[in-house]
Amino acid sequence: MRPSMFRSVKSAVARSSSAHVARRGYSSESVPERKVAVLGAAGGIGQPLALLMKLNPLVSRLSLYDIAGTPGVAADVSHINTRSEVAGYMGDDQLGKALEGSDVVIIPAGVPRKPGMTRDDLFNINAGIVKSLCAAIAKYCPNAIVNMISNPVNSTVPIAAEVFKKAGIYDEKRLFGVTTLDVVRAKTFYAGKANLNVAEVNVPVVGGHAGITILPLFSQATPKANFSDEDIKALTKRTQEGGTEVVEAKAGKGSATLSMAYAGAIFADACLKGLNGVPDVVECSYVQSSVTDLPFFASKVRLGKNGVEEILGLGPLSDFEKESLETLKPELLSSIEKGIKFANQS
Ligand SMILES: NC(=O)C1=CN([C@@H]2O[C@H](COP(=O)(O)OP(=O)(O)OC[C@H]3O[C@@H](n4cnc5c(N)ncnc54)[C@H](O)[C@@H]3O)[C@@H](O)[C@H]2O)C=CC1
Ligand SMILES: O=C([O-])CC(=O)C(=O)O
Repeated sequence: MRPSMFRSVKSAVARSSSAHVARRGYSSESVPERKVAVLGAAGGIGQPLALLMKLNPLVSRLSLYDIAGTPGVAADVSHINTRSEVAGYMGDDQLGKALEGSDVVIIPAGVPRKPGMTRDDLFNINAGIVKSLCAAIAKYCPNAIVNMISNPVNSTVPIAAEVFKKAGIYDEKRLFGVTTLDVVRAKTFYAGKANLNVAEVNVPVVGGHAGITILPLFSQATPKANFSDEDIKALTKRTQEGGTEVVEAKAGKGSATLSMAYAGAIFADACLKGLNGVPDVVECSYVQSSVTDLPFFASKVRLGKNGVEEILGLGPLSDFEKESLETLKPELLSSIEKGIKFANQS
């Protein structure tokens, strides 16, 4: 667990009955009330993510929604002696209640890959799920910050944007594709290869969230390591194929769930900190962007009280990264266009 997150968790447990939490970035005044909803909360990602959000002292209400299985998950998680009150909601007619008043909505609803599939192969099922969940968000919590986990993220984020536009509530500052797992992997693989303390490692990852659209910027990684071009290429490929590595290891039982829950919890925590006015909260995320000529692109984003406060530029790229950026653009654009088309035709 990231050290600062671990401190948060320990402090939540220690002060379980109190909403007064003294943490870095806050004085000892009370932490604001924040409702977080998880849609798909009974799934492989949803359950550990519900656990991690229950451990987060910034959450006062945790709303767990799924089409099945949420009463059990909610009852289980609700016994943990931390700040938030937990409620479980199941089925379409409880979706409104699950969403009402949410500050952050995290969406890991949808089917995962099996070996041999690409993330785009999930489009046919997940696009419809995301579309209907986003229509409900527009209706019941139009001001919420949305963290999209459901794949293919390269398309589901543009779908969400179109649904929100149609409903007249689109605010590009509040819609995020969660690409934190790519950063988590890039840090782990880089630190492992360079024999560095992983807690001190930072690696920005830009582009999108599928195969070659995932572009880790190892030339900007800190601390610096002395890698050959071949090493960098191998690290890049491993990061791009990290999801497939897990899908193959799980051999038909789904894709990354535990590492994704960890990554999702880090990103949601960053959104909550931003909402609460903590300064200098920066994470990579896939957002509406003008950093390149593509309408959506992942890069470093500064989070604030309204969601995106600033989208940071790419910084200096190596020749390999420049080339990889040009190579990924057509695939990413086509996934974006596929999402936009789907949202507008059905
Ligand atoms: N952004 C990222 O980095 C990652 C994304 N993913 C994606 O996350 C998604 C979920 O993965 P898992 O949790 O492993 O799948 P899972 O199948 O274990 O869980 C999905 C859950 O969504 C629920 N669900 C289905 N339709 C729903 C609806 N209309 N409303 C609410 N809930 C609904 C299911 O009942 C199930 O509990 C997949 O699309 C997967 O590809 C997975 C790993 C990383
Ligand atoms: O690979 C998958 O299908 C799930 C995913 O997005 C990841 O693990 O990065």
